[in-house]
Amino acid sequence: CAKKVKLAKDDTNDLATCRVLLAELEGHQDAWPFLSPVNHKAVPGYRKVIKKPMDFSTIREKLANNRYLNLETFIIDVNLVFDNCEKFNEDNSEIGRAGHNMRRFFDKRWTELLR
Ligand SMILES: Cn1cc(C(=O)NCCCNC(=O)c2ccc(F)cc2)ccc1=O
Repeated sequence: CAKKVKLAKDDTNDLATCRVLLAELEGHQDAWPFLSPVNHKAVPGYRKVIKKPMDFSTIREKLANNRYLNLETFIIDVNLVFDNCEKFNEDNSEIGRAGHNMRRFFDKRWTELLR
């Protein structure tokens, strides 16, 4: 077939990689604050402060409906979960610490998978 542009990234396995990473995030012991959308009726101020809510179940839904162009757009949504968490929660709180732990775990895993 025609010679591929050398600079094009090979995104053939991106979907499988996203599924593996998401399953590992969901299985982490500190995932509980992020498994479903924050209930803004139960969490005062959340809707006002967090402009783009995101959680693992929404990411799973988007993945199932082929809403991610590639690994990069998936990673952007995962990082949105952790950035929202840092914005809304004290570092020294149960949910704040869970967010830092999950971000550290995610950064380690996707660099391992991509290296
Ligand atoms: C990310 N974030 C979450 C909350 C929050 O209050 N989230 C409710 C967690 C309640 N969910 C559970 O306790 C749970 C869920 C699944 C499971 F398997 C076991 C326990 C508040 C601010 C914020 O920024």
